Order: sequence, then C-alpha cells, then structure tokens
Amino acid sequence: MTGEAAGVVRLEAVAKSFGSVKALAGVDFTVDAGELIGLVGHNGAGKSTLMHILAGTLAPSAGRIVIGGTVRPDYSVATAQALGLRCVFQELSLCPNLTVAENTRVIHAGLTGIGWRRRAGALIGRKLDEIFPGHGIDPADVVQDLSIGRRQMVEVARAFTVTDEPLHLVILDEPTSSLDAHTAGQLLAHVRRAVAGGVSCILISHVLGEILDNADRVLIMRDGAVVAGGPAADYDRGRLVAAMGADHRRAAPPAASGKARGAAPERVRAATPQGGAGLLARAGEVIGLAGLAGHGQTEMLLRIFDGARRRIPGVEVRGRVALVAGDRQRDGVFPLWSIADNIAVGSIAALRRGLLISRRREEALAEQWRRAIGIRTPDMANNILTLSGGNQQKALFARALACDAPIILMDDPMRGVDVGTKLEVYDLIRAEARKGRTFVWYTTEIEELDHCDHVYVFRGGAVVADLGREELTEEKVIQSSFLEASQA
Ligand SMILES: Nc1ncnc2c1ncn2[C@@H]1O[C@H](COP(=O)(O)OP(=O)(O)OP(=O)(O)O)[C@@H](O)[C@H]1O
Repeated sequence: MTGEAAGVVRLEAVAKSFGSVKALAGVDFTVDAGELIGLVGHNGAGKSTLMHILAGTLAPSAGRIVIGGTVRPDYSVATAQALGLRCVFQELSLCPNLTVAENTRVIHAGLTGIGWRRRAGALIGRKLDEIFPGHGIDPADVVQDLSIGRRQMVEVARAFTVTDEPLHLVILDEPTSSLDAHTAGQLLAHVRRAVAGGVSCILISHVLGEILDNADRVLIMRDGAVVAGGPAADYDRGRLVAAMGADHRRAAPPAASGKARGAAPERVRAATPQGGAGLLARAGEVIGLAGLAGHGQTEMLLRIFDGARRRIPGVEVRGRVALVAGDRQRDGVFPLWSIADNIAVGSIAALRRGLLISRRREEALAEQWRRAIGIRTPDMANNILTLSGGNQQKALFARALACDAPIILMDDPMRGVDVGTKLEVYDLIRAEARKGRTFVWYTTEIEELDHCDHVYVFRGGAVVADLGREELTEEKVIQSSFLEASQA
C-alpha cells in the first residue's frame, strides 16, 4: 500500500438495516489524506452506524468499503486496525476493570514481553501529556475509577498512540461531549495538529461551532443518507441546521426577570462538603452549575439527591428529586429493559392500579413522551439499546420529567442530543419551571447557562462565583473557573 493511497477511504452505497430500521440507506463518501471532515446530523441520522462500519464493528448489509484504492470485502476490526483506522466511540469502549495502561495494550498487540505494562503506560502517558497537559491521569489508574470526562480523554489519547501499525484516519464520535470548554479546546487543537501532519479525521459533533471552526469539509446526514456537504467555509450554523432538517430557530434564552431572588419558597439549600458556601434553589428556578469538569458539580448533585432521602449535615431538600444521570452507560439506562420501561420506572406510583402496574397507562405515558421530545423508534417496546445515543439520552430526560418530583437534578444531560431537540428540551425546562418545578443543571456547554436564572461556578469542590442572570457572561464563568478558590 502506498502512503498516498493508504490515507484514502471510500464508502460506496453502504447500507445497514436493523430489522425494519434502515439506519443507512446507501451512503457514498470519500475521505482524503490530511483532511478534517465534520459530520453532523440529527439524533438517529446514522452517524454512529457509519462509524461502526468503518471501525469494522458492524458489517454493512450492502455496499463496498474501499481503502487505499482496494475493495475490502473481508473488512473487520483487525483490518481497520492494520490499515491505520482508529475510532473514539461515543459509548466509550474502554474495559472498566483494566488500568489505563492495560487498555492501551488492548489495541497494540505488539506491546508484549517483559515490561509491556511499563511501556504501555509510558506510551499513553506521553500522549495524554501531549494532548491534555495537566490531565491528572495516572496510567496505573483503573478506568472505572475515572470520571466520564477523564475516560473520554484516555479514549481519545489512546486512539492517537502509534506503535508498529500506521495511523491514517481517526474517527471521533462526539469526543468533547463530556469535556469542559478548556479540555475540549486542547483536544481540537491536537486534532488540527494531527491533520496538518497528514492524518485524516472525521469529527462527529452536535456542537456546530466545533465543526465550523475546525473542519475542512462538512457532511450532513439525514435519515440514513448524506444529504449535503462541501467546504466548511461555505457553511454557517443556520445552513447546517437547515440541511439537517432541524428547527432553524435559535434558542431564545428567557429574558432576565429583573426580580430579586427571594420571592418563591426554598427547595434546596446545600453547602459544599467542606462546609463552604453552597447553593440555593427556589421553586420555579433553573439553577446552573458551571466550571471545569470534575470540580465538584456532580458531587453536589449527588449530595442533594442523597439529602432528599436521609439527613446530611448542611443539606436541606424540600420535596422529592429526580436525577438525569450524565453517565448514561453506567448510571442511566437499564440495558435489559424496553424504552417504555426505562421511561416509566420513575413513575411507578402513578402507574399502579391496585398492586399491579397498568401496562396501558405505561404505554400511554411512553407514547406521550415519544411525541413530546421526538424519540426516534418504530416501537417503544424495543430494547433501549436499539436507540441511538442521543435518543437514549432523550429517554432519560423523559423519565425524569414524567415523574412528579418537583426538583430535577441534571448531570450534563444534553450529551449527544442534537440541536433541534436541545431547543425543544430548553423550552420544556422553561415551561416546567414556570409551573413551579426547580431544576439544578450541571452543564459543560457554556451556552446552556443562558437558560439558567442563576449560576454557581465550581472550582476545587467549592463554589467560587455566584452569578445572577443579569451579571452572567461567558467571560466571567471562564475567569472564575480558573481562579483559585481562595482568591475568589
Ligand atoms: N443495534 C441496533 N438495533 C436496532 N436499531 C439500531 C441499532 N443501532 C442503531 N439503530 C438505529 O439506527 C438508527 C441510526 O442510529 P445511529 O446510532 O447511527 O444514529 P446517530 O446519527 O449516531 O445518532 P446520535 O446523534 O443520537 O448518536 C437509529 O434509528 C437507531 O435507533
């Protein structure tokens, strides 16, 4: 294989069906060497399926994969690896019970013999240092002990490690979805450097700014097909969104109420574990938690969640709570259950008829939410894992909103949700808040803070800034995220 040909991947009329669902309806698409392609599309458009076909983890139902000018009928995970194709999966693929170094060995069969663990550790350690300076990850860390953001960093760094096999194409499926803005910036800068060095990348993202700022070329998928594409310079946000078939309207953040806080009853008052100033949330408020990932926001949500069930010093919670988990793989979905059961599990009391759960009521509830937030499936009785990642996340939202808890805790809940749906969910949150529900919302997307009435910025487990709607700016949030807690 020549160097030039090796960098070129072409898919010809690639199709894939899952039972009656046509995930890919005949996709043609070429990646040239040293090119950064931005791939966008609504939830369920077929992006991840396409990527799994390129990774060799799914076989196409029809069509051809051509690599370096050669048709590859025998395409498999091993072929992909040998030909220099790597994937960073949206549902992270690291083995949770192995260390970071051992997970690196998994994709480098050549790392054998005495001292392989040390060499694998050095390899991934160097790559982490290069991409994410100050990452705080030890190659000896066991993956399941790492936060979802750090797992995502390991997965990304591992994809860029090289031993004796070439590296030609890296496909990144929503690689920044669990990263804060600073870490996402480090990753994207690395991707640009890699592309400048001749590696090709396909970047799948729902954060359209990331695509427009970084890609050379964009491809837009809709309902299993590539429907548009061209130089990224020819596109802006509006054109991308229109081509995706999503609602074109820009989310209009609610106008600042101008009201001083204090009118509505208190629902949550929670100090940080060290006893420092914490947060206050009132009925009808949307409270944002911001700051760099892993600085105590998720812990705060869990403290409130626990505080609703038992006495925790410094935490007062008035009312039941529902939690939208951020790590859907680990804490969110019940993988053996149907979509309908996954939604209804939060509302069992309301669905009871005598001692039994009413199937009819459960189906009606699931159907109501399928329509409310557009969960794309032919049948809500299907297993939850048949949904695309973004659609699974929508089901978790539906679970929390369908139950009657007055307090909803959300741990970076929009991971992988497409732009059109996000706008609908923002509206839904506002509507529920107007009815008196309280939302405590940790987000890694700074833009989402526009939808909050009040924002607490976290650093090192402490609240370092307390910003009302009127004073909220991206600059202030970023500045305080980096300030030492003692300086704030
Ligand atoms: N194992 C499966 N069984 C049945 N249907 C599936 C399976 N995997 C994917 N699908 C369906 O294929 C379609 C495409 O899904 P895919 O995950 O490729 O979408 P996507 O564009 O990556 O979406 P997202 O932005 O939410 O990640 C969806 O309708 C999904 O429900």
